[in-house]
This record gives sequence, C-alpha cells and structure tokens, in this order.
Amino acid sequence: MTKTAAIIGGGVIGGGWAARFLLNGWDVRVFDPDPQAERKIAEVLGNARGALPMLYDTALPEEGTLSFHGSIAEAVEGADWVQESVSERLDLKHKVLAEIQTANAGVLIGSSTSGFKPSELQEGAQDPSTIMVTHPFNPVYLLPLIELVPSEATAPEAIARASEMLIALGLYPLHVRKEIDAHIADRFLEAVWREALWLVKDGIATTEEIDNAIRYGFGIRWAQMGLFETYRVAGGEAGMRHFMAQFGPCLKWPWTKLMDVPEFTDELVDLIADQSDAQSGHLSIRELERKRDRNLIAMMRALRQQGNASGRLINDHQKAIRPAPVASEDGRALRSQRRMVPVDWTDVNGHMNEGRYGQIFSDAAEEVMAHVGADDAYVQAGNSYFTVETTVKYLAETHAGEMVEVWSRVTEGAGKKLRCLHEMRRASDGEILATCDQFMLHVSLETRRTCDPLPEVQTRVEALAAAHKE
Ligand SMILES: NC(=O)C1=CN([C@@H]2O[C@H](COP(=O)(O)OP(=O)(O)OC[C@H]3O[C@@H](n4cnc5c(N)ncnc54)[C@H](O)[C@@H]3O)[C@@H](O)[C@H]2O)C=CC1
Ligand SMILES: C[N+](C)(C)CC(=O)CC(=O)[O-]
Repeated sequence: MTKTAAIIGGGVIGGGWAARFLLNGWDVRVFDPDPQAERKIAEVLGNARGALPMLYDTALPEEGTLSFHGSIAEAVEGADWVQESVSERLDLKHKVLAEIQTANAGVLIGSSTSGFKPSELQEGAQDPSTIMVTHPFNPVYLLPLIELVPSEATAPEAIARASEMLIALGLYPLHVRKEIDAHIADRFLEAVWREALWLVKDGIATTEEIDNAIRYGFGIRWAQMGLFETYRVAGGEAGMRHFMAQFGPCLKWPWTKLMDVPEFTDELVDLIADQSDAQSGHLSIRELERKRDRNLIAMMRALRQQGNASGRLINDHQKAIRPAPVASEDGRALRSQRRMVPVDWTDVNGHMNEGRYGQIFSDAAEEVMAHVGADDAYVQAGNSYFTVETTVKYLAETHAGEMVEVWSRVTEGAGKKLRCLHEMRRASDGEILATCDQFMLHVSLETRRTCDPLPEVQTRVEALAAAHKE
C-alpha cells in the first residue's frame, strides 16, 4: 500500500523532503501558510525530477501524489510519517508539534532542526516517545545523510521504524547516540564557516578563493573518505599515530579562531554579500541548484563505480528497488531497462555518447541473462555468456534527463547460442532511438571455452526464444 508523508513547512528543506518522498513512491501532503509554497515546491520538485533518477541505473518507483492542505490537522490525517520543517524557532516548533499530535496521535515525527536537541523539542509534548530529530542536508533529494537523533524519551521502536523508513528512501541514517546542540555535521560546518568569515573579514581571502581552497582540495577528499581515514593515509606508513604526533601540536598554535565569531556588522555582511554577488550573481538560485545537482550526480556516480561512500549506498538502494523485467503485452519482448540518461553520459555533441549505448545494451543483456537463470550466483558458480558480436544502429539523438526503455527479444536460443535484439525507446513517446543485435556464446569460466548452458538455463532460453518468435 502507498505510504503517506506529511510535510509541515514547505521551504527549502520541506520542499527537498517532499521530493525525496514523492520520487520514492510516497504520497505527500503539505501544509505551509506561505502563499508561495506551492510554486516553490513545484520548482524544487522540477529540479529533483531531473536529478535523483540520474543516480540510478534503474527507474525509481512510480511517483506518489502531492497535495496541499489548509491546516496542519488536515495535512497529517492518515500520515505514516510527519516531517516537521518549519522555521528554526523553538516556540514555533513546540506549537506545530502539539498540533500534529492532537490531530494524529501516535504518528512518528521527525524534525529537520539543524540545532535543537530532541529533548528540547519534546518539552511539553503530549507524547515525547514519537518525536526525534531527522536532520537532512541540502539538497535533501540527493544527499543521503540524515542525522537521526533521539532523546532518552524517544521510544526504541520509533527509532527502529524511522531508521528502516529512511533506508528504504535511499538515505543514510547516522545514529547520533548522545544528543547535542547542532548534532554532529553542523558543528563542523559552523567551525569551517567561522574560520571562513574571519578570513574574508581580515582581507586574507575572497569568498571565491575560499571556495577554491575547498573544491580543489580537501572538499573532494572528504567526499570519499571523510576526515579521519584521510588523515590516517596522510600519516604515511606509520599511519594515524604518526599523523597525530606530527600535526597535533599545531592545534595549540594560534592558527584558528574557532571559538570567536566575527561581529555581523553591516560592513561585514556587505563585504561577503558583494563578493558572493561578484562570484555567482550571474546565475539565479535555481540555475545554481541545477549546476550543484549535476556536479553531485557526476561525483556520486563515480563513487558508485568504486562502490565506496555515497556510491555504495546508491548501489545497495538500487538492488532493493530494481524491478524484475516486465514482459510486453503480446509476450514477445522483455523490458530489460528503464532508466534516465544521466548527465555524465553525454559528450561534446550534447547527446548520449556512443560508448554509453554499449553500456545500456550490456546492462539489458545482463537482465535477460538473469531472467533465464544466468544470474550472479550462476556466474559465480563458473558459467556465463560472453558477447562475441554486436551491431548497434543509432537512429535518433538521446539526451541527458530523458527516460529510456530497452525492450529485448531473444531471436536465437539454441545450445551455446544466445542472440538478442534490443530496441532502446524514449519512454515518453515510444520512438526507437537505437537498436542492438547482440550475439552471445555460453562459456565455462573455468576453461574459458564455450560449452552448453546448464539444463535449467537452456530450458528457459529456449522457452523465451519460442515466445519471442516473430
Ligand atoms: N536550509 C538549510 O540548509 C537547512 C535547514 N534545516 C532545518 O530545516 C528547517 C526549515 O529550514 P528551511 O527550509 O531552510 O527554512 P525556510 O525558511 O526555507 O522554510 C521554512 C518554512 O516554514 C514555513 N512555516 C512557518 N511557520 C509555519 C507553520 N506554523 N506551519 C507550517 N509551516 C510554517 C514557512 O512559511 C517556510 O516556508 C529548520 O529547522 C532548519 O534548521 C536543516 C538542514 C539544512
Ligand atoms: C546552515 N544549516 C545549519 C542550516 C545547514 C544544515 O543544517 C545542513 C546543511 O545542509 O548544510
């Protein structure tokens, strides 16, 4: 049954949550008194629709239904989960949480708060046991980290259910075992921000130079190994102990101003805002968001290839959501691929590069193989199919952001031979974009020579070839 999330507060973060839930097949009910909320969420959702599906090599679940409501009580009706994302004011959060619990007693509530502890949110609550912090990172529809912070009053069962739900949404719940102001990650972000403000105020660096210091160096490093693993490597063969001995004393040198916050005078605000305008003012916020999203997608897809960090999470999530191939209505083809063309698949001509057609048809062939029983376990046991010939015809241009489907027919399936005709179509209008005639031979991975498939695979290949006959 379709699950329902209520989003209370549909600003930057509420909009991102709405997109994450909707694109994972949940229905979403929103309450936000801002008359612009509907427009803003539509814009965030537009960006998210063109971004999140690109992380995967398979289609996401069917998008849920979005609705807007005139009150908190109406929005949370029947909800399985409520995500509170109103402005960062404790009195407002208390009022909103009370209204939610009055209207839907027992519903699980996550708060997006960046700074408040769950015990602060629970003060005066009718039922503290269902309240916790689920602190996301912007853009919520792409970044997987959620700091899941309970207090002692949060029920263990509520935490377990929240964790399960977040994983099913492709998120990474980082369990913060001891509540603290600003949780874990925002404490780093604030420390770095404070230093950066001083560097600008003291005329050491501009906003752009500081961004360059991050994006050309440690920012890329952090995205794949974080802080401690990076420093372990930096310690050389002697590892972390050597690193600490060498650089630990520097922390006592007057390098940092971590505890001091520069005065937010009009002069400092103007200085930073003017430099930021000079740096990025030629792009609208939505354009900047799209640029950010495309960069994030390209980096996270690269990490997928290595099976590390956020890339590993996406690989795991994809395994959980990947649908089995669907037979066409007449039973004469299998839908072996349905996916969005990602940004990193295009070339200088602004369309999908020919090498990527090889990738998608190869993925399609693997689905066909899995369908006939030549799946991962079969391959690990020492049998497989090798491609010996392909003929690809490029019939129309394919662009990043387009949903495409591959329909595969087994045109020959006798003995060692397996031949497929794959047709790649644009999902929106069914136009055939490319075809691939692919000839494979069954091999023993031990001898590396051709051999007959195991009988159960042979039977299924023959059955499919008979069903797909013209
Ligand atoms: N912006 C960011 O980078 C991040 C923000 N957060 C947290 O998310 C929460 C929301 O922040 P943003 O989305 O950035 O703020 P925002 O200002 O973009 O959105 C807040 C929304 O709450 C709505 N609102 C105000 N009173 C309301 C009420 N009584 N009922 C329903 N909606 C109401 C406002 O109309 C506004 O649309 C805060 O707790 C913040 O700390 C968490 C992670 C990152
Ligand atoms: C600025 N902020 C404290 C609201 C930021 C966050 O909470 C997380 C983020 O997305 O950087």
